Amino acid sequence: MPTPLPPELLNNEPEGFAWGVWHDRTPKLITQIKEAVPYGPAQRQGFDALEEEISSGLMQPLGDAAPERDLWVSWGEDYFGKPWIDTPFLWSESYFFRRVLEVTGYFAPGPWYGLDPFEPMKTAELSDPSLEPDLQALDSLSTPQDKLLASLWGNRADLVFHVGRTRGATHPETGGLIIDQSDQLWSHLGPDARVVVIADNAGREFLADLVLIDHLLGHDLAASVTLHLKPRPYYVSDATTADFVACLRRLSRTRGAAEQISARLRRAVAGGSLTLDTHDFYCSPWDYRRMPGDLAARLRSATITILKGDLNYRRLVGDRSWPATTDFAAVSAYFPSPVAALRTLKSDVVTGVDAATEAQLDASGLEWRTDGTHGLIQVAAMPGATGDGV
Ligand SMILES: O=P(O)(O)OC[C@H]1O[C@](O)(CO)[C@@H](O)[C@@H]1O
Repeated sequence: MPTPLPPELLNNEPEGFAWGVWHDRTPKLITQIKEAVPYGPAQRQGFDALEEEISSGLMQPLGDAAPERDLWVSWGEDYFGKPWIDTPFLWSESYFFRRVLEVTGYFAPGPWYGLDPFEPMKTAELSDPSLEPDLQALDSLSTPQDKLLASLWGNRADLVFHVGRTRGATHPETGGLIIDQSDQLWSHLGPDARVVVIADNAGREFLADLVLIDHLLGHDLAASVTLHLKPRPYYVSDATTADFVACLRRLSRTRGAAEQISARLRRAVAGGSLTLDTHDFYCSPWDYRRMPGDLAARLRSATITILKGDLNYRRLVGDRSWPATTDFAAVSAYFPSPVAALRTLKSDVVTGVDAATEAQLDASGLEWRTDGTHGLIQVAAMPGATGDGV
C-alpha cells in the first residue's frame, strides 16, 4: 500500500526554512555571483530584474529563445504568473538556478556560452590553504567507516549552505549522527556490487566522496562504481564533470595518499571500473518519483545507489511536510534500486526519526533540521516501481 503523500513544502511560511532562503540567501548569492564574475551590463541588469521578480514580482517563464522553453512552460503552468513566494520550494529553487544560467548567457551562443557562474566559488574552495592539512590527513584515514563518515560530513561543506553564513558558525560538537544504518549499507557491498553514487557538491564533499569510491573499488567492496553528476551548473556547488576533473587534479597535488587516490581513480576511469554518467533530469524541478524511465532503467541494475546530500534527500522522499517519524524505507520503496542516503540536515524535511529522538532534539532548542550539524545514514532496501517519466 503506497504511503499517501502529504502537501508539498511551499515558500510562503514565515517560520519555514524556505522563507529564509528566498529572503536572505538568494539576494546574497546574486551579489556574490556579480562580484565573482566580470559580467557586463546586460547580465547585471538581468540579475537585478530576477532579484526584483523574486522579491516583489510574478514568476515569469524563460525567454523566447531559451532551450527547453516549452518544456519549462508546461512544467510551470501552475506557477507562472504567481509570486515566487507562493510556489513550491523544490520547484522554484530549481527554476531559480535555471534562470541564473539564462541571465549569464550560459546557453546562448557567444562569449559567455558554457561558463560556470559558480566556478570562482568552487575554485576558491579547492585552493583554500586549509584543505592541504585535511588532504594530508588522508594518510591516516584508514577504516571504511571513517571514509563513509568523511563523505557524509563533507556534505556540511556545501557552498549554498555557506552563503549568508560565517564559516565555522555552526557547532559540530552539538550535532551528530541521528540515524546510522551504515551496517545495512555495508551489507550491500562486496566484490560483485555495482554501486551508483549520485553526487552532490563539488569541493570538499566531493573529495571525500572520491576517497570513499577509491576505497570501495580497491577493497573488493564494489566491482564498479558509476558516478552520476549534474549536466550543468546547479545549486551553486553541485558537481559536474569539470568538477570531477578539478578534484582529481587537486588530489594529485598533495603528496602521499591523496595523490595515490587520484592516480588510482584515473586508472579506474581508464579501465572502466569507474564511469561517469549524467541526465537532464538531475536539473529538473521534480522529485525522484517523476524520474524518467531511461534513468530508472540505469539505476535498476545497481546493487545499491548512494544518494549524497540534502537536495537528493528532498528529491528522494519528496519535499513535503512528512512527520519526522514517517517510515523512510516505505516512502523510498518506489526507488528503482536499494538506496542509501548520506545527508546532513539542511532543510525542513526528515523521515525515519524515532519519536523519542525527535522529542529530545526539539527540546534541545537547536535548529537541528536545518543547521547542518546533524547527519543521517538511511537505507531502503526494497527496490520498487519503474520511473513514470516527467
Ligand atoms: O548541497 P545539498 O546538501 O544538497 O544542500 C543544498 C541545500 O541548500 C539549499 O539550497 C538552501 O539551503 C537547500 O534548499 C538544499 O536542500
